[in-house]
Amino acid sequence: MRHMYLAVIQMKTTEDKLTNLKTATKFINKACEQKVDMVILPEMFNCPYNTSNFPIYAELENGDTYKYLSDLAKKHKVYIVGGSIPEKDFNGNIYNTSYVFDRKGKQIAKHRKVHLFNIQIEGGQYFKESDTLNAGNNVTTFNTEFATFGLAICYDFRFPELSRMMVNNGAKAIIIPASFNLTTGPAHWEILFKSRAIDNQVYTIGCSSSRDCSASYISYGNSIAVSPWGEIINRMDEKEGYFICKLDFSYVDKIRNELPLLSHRRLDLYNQNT
Ligand SMILES: NC(=O)CC(=O)C(=O)O
Repeated sequence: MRHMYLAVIQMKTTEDKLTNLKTATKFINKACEQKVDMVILPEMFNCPYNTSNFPIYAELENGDTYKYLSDLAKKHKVYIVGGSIPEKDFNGNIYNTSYVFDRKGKQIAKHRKVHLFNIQIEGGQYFKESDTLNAGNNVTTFNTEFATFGLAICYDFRFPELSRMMVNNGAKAIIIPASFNLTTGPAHWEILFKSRAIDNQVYTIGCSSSRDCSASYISYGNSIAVSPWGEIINRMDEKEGYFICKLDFSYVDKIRNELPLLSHRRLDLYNQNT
């Protein structure tokens, strides 16, 4: 099997949804000129990351942003992991939702952020997603011709149980559309991507929005890809742009064979305490 190429797009999000869709399109078109297999967008890429915006920007499934991404996937014959957007259901509940489209533009996965980001750090970041969002309830994986992928959103990645469940379901790479901030980013971002990669012997890929110091929530940026051995294979700074990373799934198999962590687990012990 040949290697897989992923474009990770670290774009700026503005208050104008159409501008955001145009920015995403510009980067997707550019990345697809380089023959990538998959394109990944950041968390809340069509709406500034702010709880009061979520109800205003929310769309039903099959809404404008959904159709836009599906059409782009079909046009370029590429997988698109559509970062996330505020999604509303028919009962008026709002979710932080990521849709995945295949090369024909068909939806093959949907993840609603499971862990809502409610934090209050003294002298640092405050955020309360539960003011306007509801939590999802599913562990999300999807298949491609290359491998099975796990998908979760930002704060979800702090919960190792969720990544482990994806790996138990076959994931060899985990994709995280995200938007860490200037308090938690420098402290935890890189180490989380390395830890989850090493613990699970998977590729971990974090796609952040770029940093906008005039926004109410300032994103850390630093989109990243880490190998199943814990090596950083790509990393950005805070500015807008993208990188293309190469995934070799035989490397995941090699590492899992040589250091068979997953089969050395003592599930008989752990289950007694969880
Ligand atoms: N924005 C998030 O969901 C999470 C985050 O910024 C963090 O965990 O830190």
